[in-house]
Amino acid sequence: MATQLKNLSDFSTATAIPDASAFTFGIVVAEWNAEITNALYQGAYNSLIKYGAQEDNIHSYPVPGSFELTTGAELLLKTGKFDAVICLGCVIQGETRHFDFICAAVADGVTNVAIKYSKPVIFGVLTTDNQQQAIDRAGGKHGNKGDEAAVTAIKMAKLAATLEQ
Ligand SMILES: Nc1c(NC[C@H](O)[C@H](O)[C@H](O)CO)[nH]c(=O)[nH]c1=O
Ligand SMILES: CC(=O)[C@@H](O)COP(=O)(O)O
Repeated sequence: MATQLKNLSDFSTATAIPDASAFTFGIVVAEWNAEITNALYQGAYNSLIKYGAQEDNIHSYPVPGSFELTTGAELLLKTGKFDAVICLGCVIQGETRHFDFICAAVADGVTNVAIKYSKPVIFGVLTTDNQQQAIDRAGGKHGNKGDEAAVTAIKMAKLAATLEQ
């Protein structure tokens, strides 16, 4: 379903959202397009708190760009201190094919880190044609992808904890 057909912040039809109080979250935030990624971060942080996460269990780290999100996730999970890592970024198409390489590298990279550590790494990265599409998905008319990333992190952390028992 395309984002334009759903709201990224509407969980009314989704499965129940578990209590997040027992989990520790890392959030890695790309500094490129900071006005967008800061909005994504705010959405993610507020959603984690809304669903029970403790402030002291949310740890956030900036990285220069979305390409560095993979390394950020690796460095966090290597510590063994996190139940899930949320990666937030915004990649906007420019004049060249650089967009394609970054998007593919980050998607593949965070997937591989999640598998390596058997821990949820959430792809909270906007990959848009233009600035307006990003604004619409960072607290605009289509909701906030940070909200979606946070709820996904909670659900996956719960799943991992349940299966590890
Ligand atoms: N153009 C965008 C970038 N580019 C920077 C890369 O992510 C990376 O930091 C650089 O290539 C050095 O390794 N990053 C974004 O997050 N968004 C963009 O639109
Ligand atoms: C995604 C990018 O790296 C891109 O915004 C950079 O712009 P350009 O492709 O015009 O160099």
